[in-house]
Amino acid sequence: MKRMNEKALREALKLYFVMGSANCREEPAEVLKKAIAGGITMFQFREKGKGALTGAEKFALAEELHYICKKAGIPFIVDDDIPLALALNADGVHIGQEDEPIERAREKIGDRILGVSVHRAEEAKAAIEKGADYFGVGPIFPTKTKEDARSAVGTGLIRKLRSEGYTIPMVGIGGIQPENAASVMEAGADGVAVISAISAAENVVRAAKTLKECVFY
Ligand SMILES: Nc1nc(C(F)(F)F)ncc1COP(=O)(O)OP(=O)(O)O
Ligand SMILES: [Mg+2]
Repeated sequence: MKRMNEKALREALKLYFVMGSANCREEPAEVLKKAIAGGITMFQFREKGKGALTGAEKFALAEELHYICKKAGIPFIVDDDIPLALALNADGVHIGQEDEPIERAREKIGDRILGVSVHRAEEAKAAIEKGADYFGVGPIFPTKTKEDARSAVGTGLIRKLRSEGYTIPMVGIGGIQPENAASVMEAGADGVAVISAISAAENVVRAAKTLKECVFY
């Protein structure tokens, strides 16, 4: 698999939907189809938190959501679980600072997309040297979705990384809603990553569409 070129990755990161079964009010497959209809540009399967599926059930859901993304031509990323990503031949993985070391992850996934969480500027240089393709920077705003989230960093960290000359594709994550999404883009992000703003919405299609308007301006 060829590494996705940077321009295509920046485009794909515009509206990055992150979801697991615990984040949904209805069947995850239905939520994903609606989010795609609303214009998401990339998807991350993040099966975590209370009641998260494991084993064969987790694999079956991942397979179902991967198929939906493939049919729609949307990149499918797996959070944390590299063996699952390889078993599905996913388009990439996302890892945090406490997950598998970045260089190990890069060795295992070859040219697939490798996203890395960045909470502090000090983490940025090493992440790039070890093979990151994009940064998930956050949490930008306070979030209830990620139970062990660190304190919110605001849009200042994205601005700081850009001012220090980092040009790597970056997406902000954490508490992003239509009201604050534009500020994340103005700080220099290539896109926004959201969980509950889409997955927990009354009208998933409309929620995705509204956020999409905030990131294309
Ligand atoms: N899953 C994520 N996705 C992104 C994205 F790039 F999509 F913005 N950024 C950050 C995270 C957080 O990743 P991590 O630190 O491993 O915590 P968790 O495994 O609980 O998600
Ligand atoms: Mg993780």
